[in-house]
Amino acid sequence: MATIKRIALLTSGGDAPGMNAAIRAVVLTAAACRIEVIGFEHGYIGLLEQEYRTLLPQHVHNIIQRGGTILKSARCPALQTPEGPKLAADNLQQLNIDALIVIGGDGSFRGALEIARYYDGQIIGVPGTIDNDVDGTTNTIGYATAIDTALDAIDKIRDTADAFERIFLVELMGRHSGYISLAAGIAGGAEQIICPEFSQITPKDLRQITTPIQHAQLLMGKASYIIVVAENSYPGGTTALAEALTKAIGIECRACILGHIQRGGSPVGADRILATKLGAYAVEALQQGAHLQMAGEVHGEVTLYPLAKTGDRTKAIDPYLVRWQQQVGSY
Ligand SMILES: Nc1ncnc2c1ncn2[C@@H]1O[C@H](COP(=O)(O)OP(=O)(O)OP(=O)(O)O)[C@@H](O)[C@H]1O
Ligand SMILES: O=P(O)(O)OC[C@H]1O[C@](O)(CO)[C@@H](O)[C@@H]1O
Repeated sequence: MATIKRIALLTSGGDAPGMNAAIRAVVLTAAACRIEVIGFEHGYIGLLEQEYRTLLPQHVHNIIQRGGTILKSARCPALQTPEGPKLAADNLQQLNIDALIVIGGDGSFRGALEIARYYDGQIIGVPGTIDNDVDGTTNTIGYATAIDTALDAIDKIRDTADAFERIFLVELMGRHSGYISLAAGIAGGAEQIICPEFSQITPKDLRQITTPIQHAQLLMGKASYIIVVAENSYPGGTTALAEALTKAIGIECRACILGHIQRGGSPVGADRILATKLGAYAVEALQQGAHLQMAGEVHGEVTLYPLAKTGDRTKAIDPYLVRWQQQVGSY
């Protein structure tokens, strides 16, 4: 059992609904174990600039339902400079921090690994990102809420698309991963889903998209038609794709870019529960000596996974749903 007296905590990268629930779980679990918690603000920026405060149970009261993160988040290019990681480690050491908990995505974990080269204490990650692109955990904190937010938007767009018998392209986030697009597209009954894991669409070959549209029109006549497009799927973006499709089929295609709406909002129950479980487990695992691990959940069980491997391979999106969507969903 490692003797941990002082833990530091930060949220980094894109904020995700449920980060506050994870902060709460860390603080309450640590308090129960008589461990002090220091919260760095604005991700790694706060760690480099020594912007921190003590977090007590009363500071995390009534935050479990709040989106965003009370610690704020940021992307921090300064950590990626040659001197950044050492300065971060020096600051942790100077404050007598025995262990650091980083809530973020695989980029944040890469940052943590850099700090670990100079830091004597323990480091553990908690996966918090809407993208669900972190290996070693079935779901990341924030993903379930992002699906529901995207789904709500798709349902609303369907209403107007249906009334006008229009074709809509709805762009969803995910950076280079199609998790949100596949899940929200399936749940929203999208006629087509375009995401990096399916196939590459090029301006020279739009037939993969236009053929199913023409087929649907033969079958159903004019009707609403929704294409969910993961961001970064087409050169020039989804608006450019809508314009190219309009030209190719002679029917106006409209683009709707959902954007950062997907990062906000009150976390759904599944995210609050996952965040509570992983935040608490991170503290317990540190006390048992865990270092350079991520606290994840696989098959409902908490698990540790090497931080260094979390971004190694692309976590595969559900092959069963991929096959169904490609063979049946766009029929
Ligand atoms: N190779 C690296 N070396 C040092 N720091 C890094 C490295 N990669 C990422 N970081 C740090 O982690 C921060 C967050 O990374 P990134 O922007 O990739 O987000 P993320 O944690 O993957 O979350 P999300 O993808 O949800 O936004 C970066 O701004 C940077 O400070
Ligand atoms: O808010 P920013 O820095 O533009 O980042 C947007 C990116 O962050 C995410 O929301 C979370 O990683 C991605 O889905 C998206 O590509």
